[in-house]
Amino acid sequence: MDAITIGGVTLHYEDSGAPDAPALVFSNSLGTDFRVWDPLLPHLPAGLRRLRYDKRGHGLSTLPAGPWTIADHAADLAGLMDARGIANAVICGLSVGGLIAQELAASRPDLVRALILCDTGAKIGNEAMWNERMEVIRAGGLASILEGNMARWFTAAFRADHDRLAPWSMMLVRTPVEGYLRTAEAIRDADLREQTAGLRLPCLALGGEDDGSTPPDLVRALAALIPGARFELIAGAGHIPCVEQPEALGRLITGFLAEL
Ligand SMILES: O=C(O)CC1=CCC(=O)O1
Repeated sequence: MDAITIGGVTLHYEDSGAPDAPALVFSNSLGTDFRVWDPLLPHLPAGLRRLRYDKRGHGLSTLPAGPWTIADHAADLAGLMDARGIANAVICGLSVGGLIAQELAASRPDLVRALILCDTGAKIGNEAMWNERMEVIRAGGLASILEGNMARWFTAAFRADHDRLAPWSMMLVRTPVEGYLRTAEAIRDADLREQTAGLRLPCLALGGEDDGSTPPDLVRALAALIPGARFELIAGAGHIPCVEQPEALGRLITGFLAEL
């Protein structure tokens, strides 16, 4: 179990594979920690260096004082990559992890060779929706959004299997409430559309066909901002295809990496 403190934030991470191998860096979604990528790992090509981490306020990372911005989250990732000696990497970002990846590509282009933007947008949701969700959580904790969130994260078929769903439900409700809320505020206040339209790098944008959080059209619109970006729809997945369709996601990532 590894951790590093950068700018007062202690980040829990896992860095595996040969130090000189091409690096794939993962940034995960709101209310999840880096175990969300576990089901995907067996479906990735061999010979990669893989960096996963728990963003601030999530998993085993610490909770610095708020407020936070997406730029703060991206600076955490930049600091972690610098400390691990990783540059020119492919960044795979899921949902808010996709916002962090876009921000990192704009602020530290030396760190980012290509982007895989999974179930995300250049702007996610709107002010009223995030304020309402935060009010509900302040009143009732994360358990109060559990059912609605699971319905956006996973298809009905996946949710019907209690034992398959349970670990991901537990991951959400055990997220530190303030870590969730401060990251939700950062998402609410982020509009990366203009900045992302200036990116010039290879990009694969992926959307789950039943994603209730960042629907396929939002991901298509994101792909349209970046010249040459390709959009692919993942069948039988909601917001978290790395859990629900890891094999299909792994195939798409493997194909994209082979083209670079
Ligand atoms: O919580 C959700 O609905 C999904 C989500 C939005 C941003 C993120 O990272 O996850």
